[in-house]
Amino acid sequence: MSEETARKPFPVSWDQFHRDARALAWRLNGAGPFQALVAVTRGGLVPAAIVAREIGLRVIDTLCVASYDHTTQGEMQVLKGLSDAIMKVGGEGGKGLLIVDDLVDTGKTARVVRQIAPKAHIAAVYAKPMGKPLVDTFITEVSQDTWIFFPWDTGLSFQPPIRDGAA
Ligand SMILES: O=P(O)(O)OC[C@H]1O[C@H](OP(=O)(O)OP(=O)(O)O)[C@H](O)[C@@H]1O
Ligand SMILES: Nc1nc2[nH]cnc2c(=O)[nH]1
Ligand SMILES: [Mg+2]
Repeated sequence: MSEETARKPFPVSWDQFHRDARALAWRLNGAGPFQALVAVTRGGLVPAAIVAREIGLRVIDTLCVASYDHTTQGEMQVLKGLSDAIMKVGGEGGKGLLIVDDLVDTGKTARVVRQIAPKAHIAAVYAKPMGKPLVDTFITEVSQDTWIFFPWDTGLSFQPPIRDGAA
């Protein structure tokens, strides 16, 4: 689902995102043990920092993938895989790894992540129905036709009054 075809905008503030990422950390705290954390860049970097702080993980790597050019999904590219060092820490199939992303939409990214580390625990803060079965843990489900606007992609702007046709 791209921003153009998604009918429902779902803007998330920094406060809300911090609360939701903390809720994810609460849930993950009992799901380990995890030896290391992996952030799926770039969106996963922000929740990964919050989760790492909350559950006390200090060994952190990135899995760098790109598929959306702003809002249109294209070919999936793995720009950087997991390091040998993190795979050693994570064990066979990455079973000691906690992999964090901001959201799962179609599940295309999570599927690639799963191929790289089949036994890892994959977590996302937000999930849409198509992607939900591909993650082990998530916090908030939104409908497939929702587009989530993250605080790092948005800014404060004037809102026209409702009676003048504001959405
Ligand atoms: O379930 P999917 O349909 O694969 O979509 C989810 C992915 O899309 C976004 O990343 P994006 O590829 O836009 O890159 P970014 O994290 O660098 O913004 C988001 O951060 C997820 O990683
Ligand atoms: N910001 C943002 N990126 C996405 N990538 C895939 N789905 C989404 C979404 O709903 N919001
Ligand atoms: Mg991403």
